[in-house]
Amino acid sequence: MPPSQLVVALDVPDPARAVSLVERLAPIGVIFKIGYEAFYTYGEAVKSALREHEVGYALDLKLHDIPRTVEAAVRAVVEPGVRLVTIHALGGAAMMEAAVRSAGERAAELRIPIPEVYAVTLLTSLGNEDLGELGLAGGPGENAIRLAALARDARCAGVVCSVREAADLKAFFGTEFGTFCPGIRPAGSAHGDQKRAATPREAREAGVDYAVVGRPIVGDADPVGAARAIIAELNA
Ligand SMILES: O=C(O)c1cc(=O)[nH]c(=O)n1[C@@H]1O[C@H](COP(=O)(O)O)[C@@H](O)[C@H]1O
Repeated sequence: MPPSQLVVALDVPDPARAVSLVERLAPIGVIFKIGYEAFYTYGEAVKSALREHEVGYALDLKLHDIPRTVEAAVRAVVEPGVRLVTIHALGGAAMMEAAVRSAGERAAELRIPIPEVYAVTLLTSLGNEDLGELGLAGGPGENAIRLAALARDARCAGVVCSVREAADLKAFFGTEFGTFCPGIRPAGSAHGDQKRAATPREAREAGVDYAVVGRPIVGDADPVGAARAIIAELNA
């Protein structure tokens, strides 16, 4: 089983800080994630730094709308360097199919590798206690499997889920079906708003493909040291 790829979430308010994180962390083999904060505040600046360092990135816009709108949005955001795009599984089968089709068509037009489309199952900030009030029966595991089945049938490359569901998803859908897992916290670090957190070691044991980490790295005074320690645990 190959080690998980560390994905650093560039969730910082300042473009200079984001660019500096790219410069310092790209050489140690991480890839990056551009989320709402970076994309809407200084998307072009950080994308250009990522292109300069020839490092791929996940574009985490969690698209969720009617199929035609999501199809057009995927078309608009696919460009060289985008390795993975996130959508919400709760947008439904037709929306996910439209996203996957659009990513393939746009990549072919641009003659670039097709970005993987990953569907968010249940946000890692949701705990058991939140599911009932959302009208969802069962626990996170059952819901993740149900949504992942829809995503797999829509030909998504994998799903965004917590480490806690990843091993079961791999057992159910096969190792080729990808897992992109945020909510990763080295032992002793603050969980903040992440209710389904897990350690890098647990991520490795579950065989996750992408281990997504933001604050424990970008909020550390020594982001390179923090990232290296997480990579060591993912590779152990
Ligand atoms: O799609 C995501 O990336 C995502 C899904 C999810 O269920 N939970 C989750 O935390 N994320 C993102 O993963 C990152 C986690 O950051 P930290 O909690 O700071 O490590 C943030 O950018 C979140 O937006």
